[in-house]
Amino acid sequence: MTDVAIRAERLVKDYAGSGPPWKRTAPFRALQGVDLEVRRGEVFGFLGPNGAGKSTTIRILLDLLRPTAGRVEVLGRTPATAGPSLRARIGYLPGELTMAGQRTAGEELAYLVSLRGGAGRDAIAPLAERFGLDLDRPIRGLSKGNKQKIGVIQAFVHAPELLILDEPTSGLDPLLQREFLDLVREARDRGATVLMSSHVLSEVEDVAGRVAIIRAGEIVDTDDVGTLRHHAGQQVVLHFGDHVAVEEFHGLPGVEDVRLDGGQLTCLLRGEPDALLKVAARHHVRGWSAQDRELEDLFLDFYRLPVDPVAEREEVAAHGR
Ligand SMILES: Nc1ncnc2c1ncn2[C@@H]1O[C@H](COP(=O)(O)OP(=O)(O)OP(=O)(O)O)[C@@H](O)[C@H]1O
Repeated sequence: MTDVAIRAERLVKDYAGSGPPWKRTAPFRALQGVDLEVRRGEVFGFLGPNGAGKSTTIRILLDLLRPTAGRVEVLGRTPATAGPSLRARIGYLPGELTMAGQRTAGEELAYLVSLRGGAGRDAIAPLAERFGLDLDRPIRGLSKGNKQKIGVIQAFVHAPELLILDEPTSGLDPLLQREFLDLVREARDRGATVLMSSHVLSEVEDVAGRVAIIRAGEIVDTDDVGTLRHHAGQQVVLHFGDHVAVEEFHGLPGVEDVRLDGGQLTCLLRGEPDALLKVAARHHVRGWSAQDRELEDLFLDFYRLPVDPVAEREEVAAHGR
């Protein structure tokens, strides 16, 4: 058995334009060669801003969409040919749930479980209890959060080998988010693999071992959370009692984003402070502080690089891809 649960290689997905001729959307390349490798037994965070391509990638993994180019392997099988036997080993929570409104929550869960041959039927009630979901209520009147509980329960109920969860915490209040993360940890502890997408790092930070960051259809970074934290660096502030020129601090190794305001210098430090401190020590240093940056700040660095989706759409249209 291979130790890789999910492997995607050079995935490309083009969406054709849609709609009537007078308001037809242009063709669009949503994935531009995505590589992803999720190891068996790990919790893997799939992070990116809205529209980055997370759902498109996930839907390809489940063969709900076919890629324009590239290869996918899930639990050692090719989703496009493996059929229901592969689906039965996966718990999938879609980003957008569609459920029949006339059923009760309990009937819907029983129905979803029956589609997979009934595995996990007995776990419905305890999970509903844990998430405070009333199984007798019709879906029609349920809030977004209650519908999301149904989605979470149906994904976990049959204790699958692999969980693929698209924005799982959306709509859940903080208490239920915590309950959900406990469920993820329990799945990991019994050896399951979890891929979960989010646009907020803090949602996956505590459970994920590794994360991949996708932006505009490209993976821009894959790393373990500990390394990411290290890369996040420190925000350094130095107060000088004499005149300093900002240029003295430009180009120092590991020092970025240098700003001088009066006698106060701020910068981002990644790595050793040696070079920075040696330049600072030529002056009268009245005070200093160095604060670890939040991982969220690093994450935002990746987001900040401007992307113009309209220009990209036009380019795809122009090249007829
Ligand atoms: N059927 C479609 N036709 C055309 N474009 C699409 C289609 N589905 C998605 N897109 C576009 O592809 C890009 C990627 O969408 P996708 O839903 O995969 O992103 P995402 O990262 O999951 O974002 P979100 O968090 O908003 O769901 C977006 O720009 C989206 O508008």
